[in-house]
Amino acid sequence: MNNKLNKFKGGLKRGFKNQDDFKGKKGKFKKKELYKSKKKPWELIDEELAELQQRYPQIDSANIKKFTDFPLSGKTQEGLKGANYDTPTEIQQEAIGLALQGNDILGAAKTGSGKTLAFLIPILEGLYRLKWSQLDGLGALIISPTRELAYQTFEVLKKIGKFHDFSAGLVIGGKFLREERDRISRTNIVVCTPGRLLQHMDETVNFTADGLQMLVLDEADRILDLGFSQSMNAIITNLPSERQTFLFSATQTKSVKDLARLSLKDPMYVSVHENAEHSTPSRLEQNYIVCELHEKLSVLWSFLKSHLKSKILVFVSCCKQVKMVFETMRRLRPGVTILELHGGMNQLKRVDVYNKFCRKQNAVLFATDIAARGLDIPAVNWVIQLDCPEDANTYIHRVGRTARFEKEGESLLILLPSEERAMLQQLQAKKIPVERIRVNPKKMWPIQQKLDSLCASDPSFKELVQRAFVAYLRSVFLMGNKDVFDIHKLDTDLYARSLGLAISPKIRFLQREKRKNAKVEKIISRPDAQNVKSSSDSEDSEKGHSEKMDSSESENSDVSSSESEDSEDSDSENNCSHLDVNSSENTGKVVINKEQNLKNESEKAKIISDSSDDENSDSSATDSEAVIHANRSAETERTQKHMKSATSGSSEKTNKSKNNPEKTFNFDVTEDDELFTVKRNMEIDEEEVDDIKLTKPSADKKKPLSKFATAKKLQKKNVKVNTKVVFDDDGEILPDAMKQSVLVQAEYVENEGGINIEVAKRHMKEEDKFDKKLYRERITAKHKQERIKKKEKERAKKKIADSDSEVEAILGQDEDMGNPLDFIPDPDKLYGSDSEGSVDGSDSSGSDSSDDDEEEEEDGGDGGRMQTFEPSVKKRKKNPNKYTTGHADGAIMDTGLSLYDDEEIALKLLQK
Ligand SMILES: Nc1ncnc2c1ncn2[C@@H]1O[C@H](COP(=O)(O)OP(=O)(O)OP(=O)(O)O)[C@@H](O)[C@H]1O
Repeated sequence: MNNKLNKFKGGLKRGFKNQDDFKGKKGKFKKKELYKSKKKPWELIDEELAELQQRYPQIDSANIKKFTDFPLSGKTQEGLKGANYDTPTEIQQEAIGLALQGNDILGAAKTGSGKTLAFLIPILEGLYRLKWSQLDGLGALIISPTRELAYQTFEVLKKIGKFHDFSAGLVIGGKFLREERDRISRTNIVVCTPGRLLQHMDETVNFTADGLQMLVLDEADRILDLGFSQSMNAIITNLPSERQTFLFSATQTKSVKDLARLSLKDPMYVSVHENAEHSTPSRLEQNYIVCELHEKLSVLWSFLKSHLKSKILVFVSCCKQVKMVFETMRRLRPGVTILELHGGMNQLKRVDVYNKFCRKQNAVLFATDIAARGLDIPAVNWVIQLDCPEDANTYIHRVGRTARFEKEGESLLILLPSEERAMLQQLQAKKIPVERIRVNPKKMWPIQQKLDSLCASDPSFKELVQRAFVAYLRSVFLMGNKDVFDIHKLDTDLYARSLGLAISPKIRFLQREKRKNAKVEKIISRPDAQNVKSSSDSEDSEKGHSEKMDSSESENSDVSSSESEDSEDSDSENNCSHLDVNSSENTGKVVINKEQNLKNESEKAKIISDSSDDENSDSSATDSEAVIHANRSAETERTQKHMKSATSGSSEKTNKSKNNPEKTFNFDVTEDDELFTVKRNMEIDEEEVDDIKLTKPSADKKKPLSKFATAKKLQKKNVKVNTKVVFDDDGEILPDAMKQSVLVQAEYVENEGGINIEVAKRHMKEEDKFDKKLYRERITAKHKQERIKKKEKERAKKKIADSDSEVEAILGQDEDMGNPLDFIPDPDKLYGSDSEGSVDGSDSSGSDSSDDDEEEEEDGGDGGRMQTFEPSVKKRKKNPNKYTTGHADGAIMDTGLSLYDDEEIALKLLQK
């Protein structure tokens, strides 16, 4: 059968249009029919095209039951068949025919209703009709908001277009740019994300879109919104205006401005579900619960634990939040595969995660809105929206990841009490049926303690949580719809606690915003008559500002969230990183609710301190902030001038200003004067003091001198810098070689017209001589010093030796009577070490008690006079030479007798 099919395919390639043409009565293929055609291939193609085109005007969507009812080429038919696409969906029925007829299309249909084929089929057919080849370059462009969606579309294109001869390419960020460069100019159908396409348009030399025939914007409303506006405007300018354009989305744009940007020509608006009861798939069961912010994680955990056999997709607001929730759940080990997907991941990992989640039967994927649009992940049972979606459209796309193409699915939206009312209104307006369900408290799994211990035991985890905490709050803060997203209604402290953080991280953007609001309030409250009008004006303008702020915040939020979706540029991730830098500081505590209740007076008092900071406010301030700042800069400047004039004068003046702050600062002073003063003293004084420091002797207000200016000044005053005076031990100044060098250099400087080699040589020689002399002197002085030291040491040694013998003598004699044997030479001098043995063997005893004891032990000596002269063994050991003496000739005399005997002999000799 396969062989036959292959032959049949061959037949198709030769231009035959219908499989049945080649079958006999029994349904078998007729080989003869199949191979008998003698026509050239291009002739067959021409014939086929002519016939197809002939049928285009007669396309009636009502008559289309199967794909084969469309006038489609054999190759496309075969591709569709191979991919098991038999019956077109509603949007396909409607849109394909109109597209084949050459219309621009604005296609809208529910999620999972098959919009992808609705534009891919016309693309294949359009290029086939034009006999597009590789040499013709780019013929069709499909732009997707995310890499994953582009990848998925490319996969479908490969499936249904595999019998065509076109070249197709996936051009998305994070892939090999050089490889793409080599191929993109030869690619007929490019599926891409806006950023990467623009990069090629800018950088790839031979890539041109001049021949483009068809442009598709998948998720068109997203592609055309602010997040991509810059890239898209640039891309559109590079495209030929003569082309066919298709815009598809479940939440289609009808903005005339958008359509004008794309220069659509009489576009056909195809919205197949416009009159449907609901804008979400009918088989989707949608629920919501209301829970406090600090309960969210445990609700999620409890849900996962009770749905371990499901495939669940969990949406959160930003990538830091994904990382945190993923890491938390991973560490808690719910017993199911857990995955994460966000723009901060590299492309390979993203594709890997996407494929893994597609393959898995039971798994949980935590993702940002990069997974919200277009992704066709099979068999997702649940979509959980842990963080409230930006708007109803985002909700539709998120829940659309389940209940796709006639399948069933469920969704759960987790709302905070502050979000409930406004969000439900939005959903209702969009015909989205959601039903409230309640969490059974008995089924809740508390995780607080685990989180506490995780944060306490792992600093990196704690940091992750801190970052996520701030990132989440920032995402709420940046959301445009303040009815839904009111950060001031959140108990951030409790939320921090619930995440396991002992202290709430600092929320800088909130503090900045508060300062700004306070500043605006301060300006409005200025009472002076001249400013009555301007005050009211400024009030108006403030309203304008706040409106502007709201709108631009909303823009920002769009950008932020959209960029967070944009996997391609992953700027959102950068956004997150920005705020993380801020967020990493976790000291301080912000209790929003309390702050909200601050009295006006105290806020006013704070204004003074904050107004100075405003100028230096974060460089990452948004445009809206800049606008506000610019608009009220005149007022601010004036206020600051007042402040400076109040502080720049004498202290008396400062006191005055304190006494009459109304006059000085143009503030309404209420009964709460004390608080006002204290606050100012506490918070503005720093700046005031700075001002005073700078301005007190206002005439002396000087600029800090630059290094160059300082050097010049010193030179003028003839101060020699970098001179070193070296003193010797006696306090004498030592000549310094450096001095000589400096002098020499000075001569060089004086010698105009460059360096004179001869003079230089001479100076070098002189310097060399000087160095040598200096060296010799130092060495001589050093040697002298050493000699002196040595002598001193010897002298000291001698002294000790003398004193030693003295001590021995004294200790050995009777204190009352002098030593009767003084004439006897010192035995130390008489006996050397050699005499030791004899001494040991004699009846000697120590001279001092201790020594006596020792010797008694050793020898059991008999005491007696002789003891006195006998140095202890120790002493002998210490001074072995003391017991040796010599004759004039230097020979050592040793009688071999004891000292006593020697004495006897000596006396006898003397008597003689
Ligand atoms: N004619 C068809 N026959 C059978 N299955 C189809 C047909 N058309 C589309 N599908 C399947 O329906 C699913 C959804 O299709 P697709 O992704 O094109 O929907 P979509 O409308 O683009 O959704 P989204 O709005 O979420 O982007 C896919 O799995 C696709 O294979």
